[in-house]
Amino acid sequence: MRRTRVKFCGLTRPEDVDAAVAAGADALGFVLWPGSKRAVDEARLAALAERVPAFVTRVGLFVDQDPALVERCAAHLDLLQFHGDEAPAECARFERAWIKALRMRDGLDLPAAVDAYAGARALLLDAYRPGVPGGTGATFDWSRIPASLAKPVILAGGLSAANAADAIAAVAPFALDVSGGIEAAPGVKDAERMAAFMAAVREGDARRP
Ligand SMILES: O=C(O)c1ccccc1N[C@@H]1O[C@H](COP(=O)(O)O)[C@@H](O)[C@H]1O
Repeated sequence: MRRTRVKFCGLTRPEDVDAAVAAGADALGFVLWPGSKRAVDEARLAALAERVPAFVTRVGLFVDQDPALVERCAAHLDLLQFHGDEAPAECARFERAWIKALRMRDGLDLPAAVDAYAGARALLLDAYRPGVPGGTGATFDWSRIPASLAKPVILAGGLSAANAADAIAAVAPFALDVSGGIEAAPGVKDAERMAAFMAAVREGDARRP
């Protein structure tokens, strides 16, 4: 059986990091963009990242930010997630693996984006809402994702325990990325919702042919 990887994003509290690890998340995301309700500063990032055990990936999320900040944060991270309009060269300038988030606005040419972001370890596909870089809680039309793309796909946008299995059936992504769907309030994760999300992913995986 193929196992869909899971990233829980927007962690701000030590107890949520511990609960996410206990739930079985493969990756934990920390939002360094100050415009987010889930933003953490460098000191909090360092404290949270220190709690993460080996074999769980620490991901830093940035939105068109100062390279000097990214560089400093990278010391606490395994993977960089660029969620703004960063050009490929801007993503690749750090000595860290990186992924690029693409918001599924009308007319987005995914195969062309795969070529443009050739150095990315995966592409994260999220809903498009004008003026909001991400974390909207909105889904998008999953049928817009081609059946085969020359990059691993991380599906994001409005996921929760209620639709995770359907998302796996529809897209067969490499991974799912969820933030709002596992929260009790913005930036406050909920252990039961995290566990329910993981159970839904396992159910989706079990249903796969
Ligand atoms: O979470 C945020 O506040 C955020 C801010 C700016 C860019 C991205 C952000 N989060 C990412 O958005 C997607 C979808 O989130 P949701 O599940 O719909 O709430 C996810 O990749 C988050 O990592």
